[in-house]
Amino acid sequence: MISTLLRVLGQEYAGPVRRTVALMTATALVEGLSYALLVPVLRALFGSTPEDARPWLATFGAAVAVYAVLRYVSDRSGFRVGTTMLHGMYERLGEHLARLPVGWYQPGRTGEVSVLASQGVLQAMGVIAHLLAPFISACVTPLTIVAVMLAFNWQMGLAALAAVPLVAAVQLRAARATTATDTERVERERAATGRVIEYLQAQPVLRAGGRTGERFGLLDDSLKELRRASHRSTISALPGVLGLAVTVQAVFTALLALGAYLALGGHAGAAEVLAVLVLAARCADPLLSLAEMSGGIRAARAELTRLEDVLATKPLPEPREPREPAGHDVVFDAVTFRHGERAVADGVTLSVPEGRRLAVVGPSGAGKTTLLQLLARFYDVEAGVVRIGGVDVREMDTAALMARIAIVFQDVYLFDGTIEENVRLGRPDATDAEVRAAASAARLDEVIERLPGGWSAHVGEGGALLSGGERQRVSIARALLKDAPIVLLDEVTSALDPVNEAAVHAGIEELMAGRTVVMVAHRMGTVRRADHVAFLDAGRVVEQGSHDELLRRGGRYAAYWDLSLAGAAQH
Ligand SMILES: Nc1ncnc2c1ncn2[C@@H]1O[C@H](COP(=O)(O)OP(=O)(O)OP(=O)(O)O)[C@@H](O)[C@H]1O
Repeated sequence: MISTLLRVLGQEYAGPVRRTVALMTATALVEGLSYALLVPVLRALFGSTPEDARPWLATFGAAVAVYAVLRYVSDRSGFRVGTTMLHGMYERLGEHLARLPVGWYQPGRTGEVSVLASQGVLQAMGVIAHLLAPFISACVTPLTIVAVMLAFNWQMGLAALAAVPLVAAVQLRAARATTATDTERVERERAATGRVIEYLQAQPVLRAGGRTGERFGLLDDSLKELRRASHRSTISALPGVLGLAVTVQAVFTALLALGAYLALGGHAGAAEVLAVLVLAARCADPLLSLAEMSGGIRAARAELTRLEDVLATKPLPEPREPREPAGHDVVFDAVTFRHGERAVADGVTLSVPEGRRLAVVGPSGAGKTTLLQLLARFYDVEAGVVRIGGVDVREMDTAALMARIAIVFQDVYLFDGTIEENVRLGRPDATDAEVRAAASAARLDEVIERLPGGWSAHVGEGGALLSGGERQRVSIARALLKDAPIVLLDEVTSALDPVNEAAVHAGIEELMAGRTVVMVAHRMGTVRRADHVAFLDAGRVVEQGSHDELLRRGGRYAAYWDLSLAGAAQH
């Protein structure tokens, strides 16, 4: 477990971890030895001269004091190393998540990653701070006591020593028996958490569709499954816990019987037997706590494996020697990309000269948004090349690529901050005047004037306090502020109210001016503003040309508009 932790986090933590383990082992040894001093204390107390116990009692007191100091130091060290490693893991995970391809963040990941990043990391990293010291103590203290027992009474010591492999075997068997049910319980926990997050996020949709009960049924089923899995996991752990308790008690009883036999036969003094039995009793507690601890360690190990899996997910490769594009024209050259088995881009070849606008049109699911995502390198193409200024986007430094592209998506995500902070995200070092100018060009100033608090108005989580059109305006202002030479637009499909529609159109017009634009267009009005149109179906470019040309041709593109205009007229 520790070696896995070090493998994940790096060897720079190996030194402090080794020192902590050594300190904890020394503490457990001193603990065992201080118990051992009970033997001469008891022997003296029950002997003919009880005052002989005084120096032993003083030594016992000193040993307990040393143990207390060591315990404090080793616990502190465990806590410190644990906290440092926890921070290290957060940093490592954070950095890695930031480097993973944007395409990795599919809807189901929200629940998975949020559980992993909160309770998963805490559980995996809590091992050093909370479980390591008791675990080492549970293993080392009884062994020290057994060694001491051997020194005082070899018969009883040997009997206790013989019990060590027996206790270890029972413990291992118990751990194996619960592994399967533990894994199932963790999986169910995960599924239930995912369902809870989905249920909360989907409240507006569910309420509008009157489907709250149905989805709650799914959540409820998932919670019931979790309850059943927890029950199974507890039941399967019971024989192990009971088995260990019975074994430990049986060993203790056997030692008691052996002690009585030795004392009655005159082979050992009563005080000696009593002292050895007190020591044996001291072994029982840590041994019994092993069962409980091993459950915690197994859970932590499972979380660590999951963390390792996420950390092993490869980020998109960065070029060793990044190239600078010469210009801002965009080319899709025989691009192929698949989601699973399905080809979403199938040999797409398109080009957009610098400063010109390409509109991608087509039925839902044709792969239009995917083209924008391939250009911004959310994913890497399977075959073919996407080029900007003659350079393959895979040969460009990711930060340099992102600096060249401004994106306005359909679903705008705003952070729970002020409007100003959200606009500034486009270019954090922009001056106030530049931020104001971008906002005004995106017609966001009208919105700000209306809001109580103006620029400092909070937008709520995900921008919930703004309307869809207002969120679009923030997103356009962000893109304008970024002032990137290439603009990717995914036009909103849902209708905006006329005021927002006009504002958004005006903002987009500003944004497109003089830039290379690739836009997914759903409205005829938008397509008319493009220089070139590509009609996409099932990942293939079926037709391309100017809007008027394609309409005159009377092919798929013309039929598509006929159908959508007829549909719109009916509404
Ligand atoms: N992360 C994903 N995993 C699996 N399949 C996906 C993923 N993202 C998109 N797809 C699938 O790829 C296909 C193309 O999706 P894309 O979003 O590019 O289509 P689109 O033409 O933009 O559609 P729309 O106009 O409805 O937004 C769709 O069938 C979609 O279901």
